[in-house]
Amino acid sequence: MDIKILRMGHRPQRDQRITTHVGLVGRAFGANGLFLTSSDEKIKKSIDDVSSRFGGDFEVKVGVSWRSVLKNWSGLIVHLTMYGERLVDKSSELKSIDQDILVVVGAEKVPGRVYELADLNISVTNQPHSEIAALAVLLDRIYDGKQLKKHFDGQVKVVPSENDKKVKYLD
Ligand SMILES: C[S@@+](CC[C@H](N)C(=O)[O-])C[C@H]1O[C@@H](n2cnc3c(N)ncnc32)[C@H](O)[C@@H]1O
Repeated sequence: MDIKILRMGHRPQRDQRITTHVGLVGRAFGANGLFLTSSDEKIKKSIDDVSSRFGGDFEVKVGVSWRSVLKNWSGLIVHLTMYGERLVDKSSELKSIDQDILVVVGAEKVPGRVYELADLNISVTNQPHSEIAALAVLLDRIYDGKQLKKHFDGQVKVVPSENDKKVKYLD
């Protein structure tokens, strides 16, 4: 199952760090790609740099049209919004999905059309918070925690340690 993220409304002056973290959290929590509606190459470079050292197959595409990504997506579309149906009520449905999933997250106001094109509009609580937190919790629910053991075949490997920083550099 492929899970990709569509990040909408990125403002290059304001959202650099948050959008980078949307990609990094998506990658670490089991997604395998990010579509970014802005042409911000710096975001792609930062995330690609992490992938090239730590491994995995996370692909970043910038400058995409959200309409065409949504229209051409052949799996399920899950839009994260504080106005959506509660994640707690949809968890078992999400766990049993066996098709590719596109997760849509916004920055500024998301166009109403996205709510219509999404198969599911999901809220992680109905309180306003962050696309990074909402994405992490959603991925955790979809994978039921299994993504936390995902293997990344990178050159840099952190060795879990009780009280030290251990890193292996592979050839
Ligand atoms: C700054 S927030 C904007 C909040 C916006 N009013 C909304 O529709 O959720 C940016 C993004 O964070 C995500 N987000 C914020 N709070 C959320 C929540 N409680 N549940 C799910 N997603 C949330 C949404 O993807 C939203 O587009």
